[in-house]
Amino acid sequence: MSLLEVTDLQVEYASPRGAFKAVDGVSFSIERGEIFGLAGESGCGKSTTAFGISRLLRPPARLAGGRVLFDGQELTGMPELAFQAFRWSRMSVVLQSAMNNLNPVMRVGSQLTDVILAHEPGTSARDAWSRAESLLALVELPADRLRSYPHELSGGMRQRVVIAMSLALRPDLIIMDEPTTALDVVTQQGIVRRIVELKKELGFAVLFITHDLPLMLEICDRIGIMYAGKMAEIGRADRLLRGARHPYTQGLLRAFPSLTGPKVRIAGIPGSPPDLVSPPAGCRFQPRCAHAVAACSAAQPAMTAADAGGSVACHLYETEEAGHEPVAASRQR
Ligand SMILES: Nc1ncnc2c1ncn2[C@@H]1O[C@H](COP(=O)(O)OP(=O)(O)OP(=O)(O)O)[C@@H](O)[C@H]1O
Repeated sequence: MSLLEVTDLQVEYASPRGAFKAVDGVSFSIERGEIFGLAGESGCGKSTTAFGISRLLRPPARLAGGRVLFDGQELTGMPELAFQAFRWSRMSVVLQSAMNNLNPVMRVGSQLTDVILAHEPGTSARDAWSRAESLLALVELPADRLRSYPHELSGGMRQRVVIAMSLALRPDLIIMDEPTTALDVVTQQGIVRRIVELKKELGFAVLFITHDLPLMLEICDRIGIMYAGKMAEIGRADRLLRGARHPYTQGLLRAFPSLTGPKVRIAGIPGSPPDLVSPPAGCRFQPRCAHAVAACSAAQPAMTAADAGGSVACHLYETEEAGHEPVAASRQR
């Protein structure tokens, strides 16, 4: 059994032009100790997926369907009180803006001990404080920072505090949505390196969302590529690098420069994502796809299993047997 199983997740936003599904039938799973990345252009539904899983959706968003199983337990229908106990202890969330959401008038130590005492009321204040010290050590901050107020810390330090907080109750899964985007590149690298080390030491799994595809390819075990509210492809990071299947994934990968490979002109993906209020018929990527065939505008492609444990939603592969050379990839060479 996977740690997290998301099946046919659907999230709808109400808008003046009519309701639209920002997440439309997304399915994937995350194994214990795995880093699973969600990638795709801005607005494709990555954050909405994360919010749907962690029940952080607020109007005008609403969960319109699907199931989220965590360690076999259904999360979508879990009563709010039970879910509150569950959040932090089994699954925690680190958002891009989280470092700005620390309480400005409370010392860092009190905020960390609050999380521990709220979920483990039997813990003594002294024990909670010493656990808070260990948590700061985990994110490589000195213990005396527990006495600091958030404004006395740099952005990178505040984000480390938030990560320490997310680890406080040793969850099995941490959802990280752009956890380092607001920070400079060097600070980002330090924090990401520490997240990966901690994952190895403590064994938690991560749902990792970032626009930084090269970083994602480096640290994630598997990656799900989303397009216009749907999952286009899921594959092992190394497999995607060697030969992504979906024409959209191929385009996304071509949009990033390689530090080590030969100098090539960066190619974008022509066109722009569809209006989700009235998406195109068939495959949502079809109007931008150089490989589109008649079937692509007739019906939405289903997610089908491919080799190396991956899966792809593309008509070009429906007649292929798993293990065959990717059609679209071979055509473009
Ligand atoms: N509060 C909201 N009200 C209405 N529409 C929203 C709201 N939040 C997000 N959306 C829409 O939902 C879709 C998915 O947005 P979401 O933020 O999940 O995408 P994303 O892939 O995380 O984007 P980014 O990478 O820019 O964070 C987009 O079309 C966005 O405009």
